[in-house]
Amino acid sequence: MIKVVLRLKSCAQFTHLIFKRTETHEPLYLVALLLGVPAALTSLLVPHGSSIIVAGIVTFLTFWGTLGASVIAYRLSPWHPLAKYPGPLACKASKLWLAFIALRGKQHTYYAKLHDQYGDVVRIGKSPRALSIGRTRARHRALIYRAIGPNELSIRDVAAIAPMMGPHGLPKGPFWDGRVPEAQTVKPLLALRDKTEHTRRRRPWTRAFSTAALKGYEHFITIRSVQLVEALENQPNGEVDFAQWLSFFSYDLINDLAWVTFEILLQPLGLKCTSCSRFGGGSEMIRDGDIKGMWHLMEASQRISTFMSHVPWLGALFFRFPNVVKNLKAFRENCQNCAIARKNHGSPHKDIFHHLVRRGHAFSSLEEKTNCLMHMYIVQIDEDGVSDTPPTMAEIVSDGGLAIIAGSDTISNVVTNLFYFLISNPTAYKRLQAEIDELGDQVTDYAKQAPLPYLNAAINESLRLFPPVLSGSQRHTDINTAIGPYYVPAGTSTFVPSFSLQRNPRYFSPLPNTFLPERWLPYPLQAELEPELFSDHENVVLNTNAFVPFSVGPSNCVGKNLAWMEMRMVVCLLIQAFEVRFAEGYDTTRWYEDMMDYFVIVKGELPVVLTPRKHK
Ligand code: HEM
Repeated sequence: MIKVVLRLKSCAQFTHLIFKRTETHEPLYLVALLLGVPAALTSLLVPHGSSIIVAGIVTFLTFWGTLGASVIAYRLSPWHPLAKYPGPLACKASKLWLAFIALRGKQHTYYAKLHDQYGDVVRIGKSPRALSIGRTRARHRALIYRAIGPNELSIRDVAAIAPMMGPHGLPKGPFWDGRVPEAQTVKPLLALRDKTEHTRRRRPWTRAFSTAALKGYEHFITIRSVQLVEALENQPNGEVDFAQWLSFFSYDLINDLAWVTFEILLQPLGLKCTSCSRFGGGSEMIRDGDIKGMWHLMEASQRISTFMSHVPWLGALFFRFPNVVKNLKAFRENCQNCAIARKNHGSPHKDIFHHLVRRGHAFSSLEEKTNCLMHMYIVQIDEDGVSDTPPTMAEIVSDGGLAIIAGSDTISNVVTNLFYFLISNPTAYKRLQAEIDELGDQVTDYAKQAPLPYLNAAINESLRLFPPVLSGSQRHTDINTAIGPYYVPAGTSTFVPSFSLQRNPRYFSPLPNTFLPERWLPYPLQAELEPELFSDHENVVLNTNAFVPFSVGPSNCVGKNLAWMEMRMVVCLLIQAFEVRFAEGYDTTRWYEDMMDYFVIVKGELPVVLTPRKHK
């Protein structure tokens, strides 16, 4: 009997070796290894007098128990490649731990606590490495995940930023595989792990945010910002959930910019339609509210996506159960419909879609030949050697969905956070108001807004304290490498936790956790405004290299300049139009408690009272 049990244990340990070598999460292999092997072994116990049921129970429990213990023992052992890096036992043992923390939306504060406890580098968990097995299968759905135990590091050190994300940095990590269904062969730009493919797909995005293209978007930004102010002026008692209205604003605007639909043909430029007040972007939340529940869908879809990002193998399973990912699927379907509508209707304006579908001159001639973007295919080699392949409809749809998430939620978060801080800091509020008031009638002039020092400082400070991507963007190395001063073995994923980094006193002092726009102003102006804090210039630290809300390098935020235009415009108009204060009885600590990190921020309510200003 003892011999049989020992044999069971050996088989379990051998199975661990197979997992360690291949770490497959293909359902078929999983069934074979986790169910097939112990089922076959059950027969060993039966001759020793056990009934088949008892033999089965004993075999399965012994097998799984030994396998689990063997896996965990290895991950906690000094032989693990990341053994020298500290971290909590739960994280070292399994990535599931972090996945559950992520589900609660508190990754950012959890990482901050870990860094305070363990230092700049923390081993936080296991991250499977996607290993494609042959091009054809890889293009469809066969990804096999392989991992060498818990192998993810959070690095809160400015020295890691350039080697990880700079021009010669690392490709994206497996975090992105979990967010996108395996079956979805065309991933959005943000989730592309192949650097060459990323460069190819990024090109039209760069065009979409060129200086000329941005000029063309100004008009939409102004219209939506004015519409927001007008809508807020009409709210009874001026009591509103500011967070919700700013979400409506950013969602309507990015829809306008992403795919300006047919209706806009009827609108004279710069004017809204007097009969239906439609601006034409396909979303009218400022006017109608979130009647289609799109904002809700977008936020709900992020929660499960974040969970799956940490455990991509579970994500692959979840996508087989439509109910689990129904919000995610519904949101993607909506984006798909918008993209198809935009393609069919066309647009007289150069919206983001226009730039995404345009690939040099080849595209227009192809468009004449065929109506099906899916089947267009032509390859040109550009001067930098990367083939410029016209996009398929699937790529456009995928990137269109990305534009909506990346371009709406981020903006509304920065601006809502900014107002939260301003209302909490009356001095900063007055300083900003005074600066904006000086613009007078020219408040909608982009050229006048751009150089305003206090406005830029206040937005920077909001971006510093709550970067919209709170926990950074994961990278991965398949070779042994050095990330700044840290040796990182092959098969490790890494990221810089922006929230903790940007609140680190080594990089931002004094008062790194306090909203202090003056830290961004030049000396001696900052000392004149806040002598107690900034007179001792020697002790003031502002390390702009540690300020990475838009990330850095070839995968950084391509929409950064657009974001700045939007944020400046809507802040200027709102500050000029209203006095804003918290609603009676609002508990300001709720703002922190309600804020969730689901890769993008999901925020709570911000109830405020808006009083129209008489003397603007
Ligand atoms: C304050 C506003 C914004 C912030 C803080 C922000 C931040 C970020 C961050 C951190 C990334 C990830 C970069 C990386 O993986 O290294 C990103 C990517 C991206 N963002 Fe933004 N973003 C903002 C607004 C926008 C807007 C308005 C758009 C317009 C559609 C946009 C489009 C994108 C796109 C397309 C990517 C993927 C870039 C790539 O993978 O090459 N973002 N953004």
